This record gives sequence, structure tokens and C-alpha cells, in this order.
Amino acid sequence: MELAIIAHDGKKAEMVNFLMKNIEKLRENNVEIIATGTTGSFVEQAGLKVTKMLSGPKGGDAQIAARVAEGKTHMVFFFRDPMGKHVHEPDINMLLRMCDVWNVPLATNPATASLLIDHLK
Ligand SMILES: O=C(CO)COP(=O)(O)O
Repeated sequence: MELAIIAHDGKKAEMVNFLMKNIEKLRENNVEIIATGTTGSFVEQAGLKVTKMLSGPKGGDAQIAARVAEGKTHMVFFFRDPMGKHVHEPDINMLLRMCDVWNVPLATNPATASLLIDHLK
């Protein structure tokens, strides 16, 4: 199953910590991780395998939204920074909307992501 991960700058360290903490469960369930560009680089540096899309502001969120619509991405962890403003807000909203249109599980914080991971097998 394909999991897309995205984290705004203030949340990237939290995303890496979260994935490291849950790596066994992800491996057991053959979860393949894709990510927006910079988030993916952080995760790679932590030693995890990840397929990188474009950076968020350059279209990465939009690419992941398309994968959700095409049925290729099955779950999304998007750790958003609720205090930040983003030039690509329309792309962010499109991704959130596609998750709702296609009923794809979406976690926007680690607490919800934990619940989703606990629900895998
Ligand atoms: O902007 C983002 C999500 O909206 C994240 O993109 P990056 O992972 O490339 O920083």
C-alpha cells in the first residue's frame, strides 16, 4: 500500500521522528512511502526508502492529489503547520479535498496518524 507523507517546515522533524517510531509496523505492512520533495529528503537522510515528488510549492502536493484521485495513494499523512502561510495554499486544499472526494484516510497530526497505523493489520 502506498502512503504519502508531507510535512511543512515546522513539522518535518516531527514527521521523521514519527516514521522512525513506527518503522516496524510500516515494514510489516509493506507500506511504500512517497513524499513531497523536501520532506522526502529529510526522511531519506534518516535512512528510510522514499519516492520523492516535486517540492510542495513547485507542485508536489498537486502530484500527490493526482495519485489520490487515480487510486495509487491509499493513505496520506500531512503534518501541517497551522501557524504558517503558504504560497501554494490552493494545492494544499486540493489535496485535502481529493482525500475527501475519494475517501482516502488523511491524518494531519501525529495523534491521528498513530491511530491509522495502529489500524493496519
Ligand atoms: O509544502 C509542502 C506541503 O504543502 C511540503 O513540501 P516539501 O516537502 O517540499 O517542503
